[in-house]
Amino acid sequence: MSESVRIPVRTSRPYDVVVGTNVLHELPGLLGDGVRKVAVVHQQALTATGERIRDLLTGRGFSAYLLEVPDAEQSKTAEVAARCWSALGEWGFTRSDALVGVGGGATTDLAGFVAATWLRGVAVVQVPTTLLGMVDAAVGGKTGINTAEGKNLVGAFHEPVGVLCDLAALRTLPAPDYVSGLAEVVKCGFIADPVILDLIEADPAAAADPAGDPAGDLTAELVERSVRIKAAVVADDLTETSATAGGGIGREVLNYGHTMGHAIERAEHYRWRHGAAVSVGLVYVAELARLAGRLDEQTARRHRDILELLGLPTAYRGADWPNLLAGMRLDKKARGDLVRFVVLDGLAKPGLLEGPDTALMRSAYDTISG
Ligand SMILES: NC(=O)c1ccc[n+]([C@@H]2O[C@H](COP(=O)([O-])OP(=O)(O)OC[C@H]3O[C@@H](n4cnc5c(N)ncnc54)[C@H](O)[C@@H]3O)[C@@H](O)[C@H]2O)c1
Ligand SMILES: O=C(O)C(=O)C[C@@H](O)[C@H](O)[C@H](O)COP(=O)(O)O
Ligand SMILES: [Zn+2]
Repeated sequence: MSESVRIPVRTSRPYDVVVGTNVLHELPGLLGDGVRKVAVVHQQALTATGERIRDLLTGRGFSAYLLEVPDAEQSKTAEVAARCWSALGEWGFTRSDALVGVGGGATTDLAGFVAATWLRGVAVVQVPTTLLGMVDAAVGGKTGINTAEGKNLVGAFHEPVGVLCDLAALRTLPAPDYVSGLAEVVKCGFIADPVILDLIEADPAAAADPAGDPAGDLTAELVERSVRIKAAVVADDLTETSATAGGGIGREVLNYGHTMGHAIERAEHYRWRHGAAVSVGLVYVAELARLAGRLDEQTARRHRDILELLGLPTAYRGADWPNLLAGMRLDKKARGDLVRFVVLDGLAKPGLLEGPDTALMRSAYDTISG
């Protein structure tokens, strides 16, 4: 990919998602005017990138600090957030200062949460370095941490002031982490942009491995298409209130596959990759919709087929049904005892399935665990 593209997110506080190769130099411009101090929150695997960013910012006159956090889900805890607050306090961060989140979705979720809560909200620019972070986590302002009871149960909506997706970062990303991100890309394909599915099916090897796509065109197109879907959805319903206010499915659509996905992550104590759990969750909810008479057999089957083509899991036998059901009841879409699912009534025709029979939910579970 030669030139960078800017995808606007048109919420009430609009910002851009910049997608390109070797674009880190665009970071100071995204931080905006008036920022003096910047904390670069990064995972250990991204130390070199964090240092490059610190040096870049220092060279432009900012006071930049490195704030290393644990890897992956281990960073999404109250203890790690508290350590970050202490560091910001020690460095004297005020409301005119900012954070930069550098890493996968776990780091950008944490950095966003710390930015949302420090002094009740300071600016954050997200620099996602995983496919999943670029196409999903860093965009849209959902921030949060996990608790023992469930996934992302504590958090805030806090939009970034900019998002910088440097596709060059994907070169060092381990293959399973890259493939994990494809689950969210496939999700976007089913809920809104079937061209994504066509592109993947036409060349699954190139889609699953950026090395099989030397010019990077397929990767760039998949990233751009997914970001555009997410940008449009969050611009319409940032705080995910549309569906309960009777105004259409809104942001809940982005939770397609996540009701079971999050229950699996919880049952696995967050040792499963998010995208892998969502992959099983997509197959589960497609089967649920088919059994409920909402989705045709061919489209349901397409979920399993495309995810398997990419090497993503489509079955899960790790936890028993009561454990998974308890996890699904904690989902944020639930209302009291009512478990609610995003389902499809056809390709790119999302809807809601509210309070299905436990027997039906169990039958869908049998199709992924049998
Ligand atoms: N806020 C949202 O809207 C949203 C959306 C989707 C997912 N999420 C969250 O995102 C998280 C998953 O994100 P993820 O899949 O990016 O996982 P992750 O953040 O755990 O990162 C995966 C691994 O990749 C490593 N890594 C990251 N970038 C690298 C690079 N360029 N080179 C080498 N290694 C690198 C990390 O150290 C980590 O071990 C979950 O917590 C999920 O809940 C949030
Ligand atoms: O941005 C959203 O909205 C999403 O639902 C995107 C999901 O891919 C993401 O995993 C999100 O963090 C899940 O949110 P949650 O509200 O179910 O915790
Ligand atoms: Zn997700």
